[in-house]
Amino acid sequence: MRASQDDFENAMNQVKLLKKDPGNEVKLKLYALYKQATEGPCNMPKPGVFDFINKAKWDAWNALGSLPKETARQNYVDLVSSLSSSSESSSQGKPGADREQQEYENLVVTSEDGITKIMFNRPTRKNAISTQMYQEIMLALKAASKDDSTITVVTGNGDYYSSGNDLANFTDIPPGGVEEKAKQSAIMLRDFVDTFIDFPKPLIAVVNGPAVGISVTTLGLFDAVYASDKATFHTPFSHLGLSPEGCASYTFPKIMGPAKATEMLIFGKKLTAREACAQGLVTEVFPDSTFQKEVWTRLKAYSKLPQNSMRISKQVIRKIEKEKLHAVNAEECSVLQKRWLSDECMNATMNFLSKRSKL
Ligand SMILES: CCCCCCCCCC/C=C/CC(=O)SCCNC(=O)CCNC(=O)[C@H](O)C(C)(C)COP(=O)(O)OP(=O)(O)OC[C@H]1O[C@@H](n2cnc3c(N)ncnc32)[C@H](O)[C@@H]1OP(=O)(O)O
Repeated sequence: MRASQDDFENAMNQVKLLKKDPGNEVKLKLYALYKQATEGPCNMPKPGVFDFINKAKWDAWNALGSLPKETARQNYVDLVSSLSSSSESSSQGKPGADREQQEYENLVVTSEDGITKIMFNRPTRKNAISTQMYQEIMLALKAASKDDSTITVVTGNGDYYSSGNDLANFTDIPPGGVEEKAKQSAIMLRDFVDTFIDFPKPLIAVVNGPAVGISVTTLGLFDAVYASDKATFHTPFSHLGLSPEGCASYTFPKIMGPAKATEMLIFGKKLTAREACAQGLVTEVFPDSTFQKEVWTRLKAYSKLPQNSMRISKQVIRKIEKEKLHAVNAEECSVLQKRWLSDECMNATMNFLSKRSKL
C-alpha cells in the first residue's frame, strides 16, 4: 500500500520525537526524500564548494534523480518507521551494566573489577570524535565519576586510539550559520575539557594505537598513560590551521619543556610511543603483543587500592592547578572559535573531506 499524505505528515512529526540523533547521513537522506516528495527532482543551482552544508543537502537531493514523488514519500515514511522502532528498542534496556552500554552509540562502557572502561567505538572512522561522541564521552565520564568503581580507563576499539576531532563536525552547520556553529562548538569543547579537568578519580588512558589531535592533548589531563609500542602521538594543529586545545598549551610545556612542546604543538611533529614516554607524556610503553594482558593485570591490581585514599591523593595533587587549567581551557576555546572561521582552517578541512590530503 502507498503511503498517504497523512502517513507522510505523521512521519514528519515522528522525526521530531526521535529519542536519538540519527546522525548526519540519515538526516541528509530524510532531507532529500522530503524535498523529492514535496517538490520533485532537484532543480536548484549547485551551491559553492565552501557552502559545505548546503552542498551536502543538494548532493543528497540531486542523487535521487527522477524518483517519483509518491515513491519518495513512501521511502520517507519507511525510513522514519525504521528509525522510530530502533530508537524504541534501544531505550528498552536491561537494568545494570547492560543498560549503560546501550545508551551510547559511539562508546562501549563497562564496569568490572572496580574499573569503569570507556572505549571509543567508531573503529571504521579510526574513532574520530563526532559531536554526538563528545556528548557521550562527557556523559560517560560524569557517570563514571559517580559510580562505585575505583578507577576509570579510556581506550579505543580497533587499530586507533582516536584520530581526534571528526572533521565532518565542520559540515553540520545550523540555521544560524557558521559563526553560530563556532560559538556552540567552543561551548561544547570547553565543557568537554572541563569534564577531564574535574574528573575526581584516577583516570587512565590505555592508548592502543595512534592518537591524533584532541585525543593527544587531553592526555595531559590523565593521571597515567599506558601505550602500546604501536601508538603514535600527533597534534597537527598548524597543518589544519588550528591552535592547541585540551589545556595542552599549558600542560605540554610543563610536562616536556617548551622546546619539545613547540615541536609537537606548533610544528606538528609526530612522536612514537617511546619518544612520548621519554618526554613524560606517556607513563610506560609495552610491546603491542603483550600490551592488553600486561596493562589490564596492572590496572586490576591498582583498582583494589583503597578508593578514598586514591581520590583524596588525586585531589591533593591536582588542586593547585585546577583554577589555572579552567582559565587555560577558556582561553584556548575562545582562540579556537576564531580559528575555525579562518581560511587556513576551512581550506585544510575541505582538503581532507574532499580526500585530497591526509596527515
Ligand atoms: C565551524 C566550527 C566547527 C568546529 C567543530 C569542532 C569541535 C571540537 C574541536 C576540537 C578540536 C580538535 C582538534 C583535532 O582533533 S585536530 C585532529 C583532527 N584529525 C585529523 O586531522 C585526522 C584526519 N584523518 C587522517 O588523516 C587519516 O584518516 C588517518 C587518521 C591518518 C588514518 O589514515 P588511514 O589511511 O589509516 O585511514 P583512512 O584515512 O582510510 O580512515 C578510515 C576512514 O575514517 C575516516 N576518518 C579518519 N579520521 C577521521 C577524522 N578525524 N575525521 C573524519 N573522518 C575520519 C577517513 O576519512 C576514512 O573514511 P572513508 O572510509 O569514508 O574514506
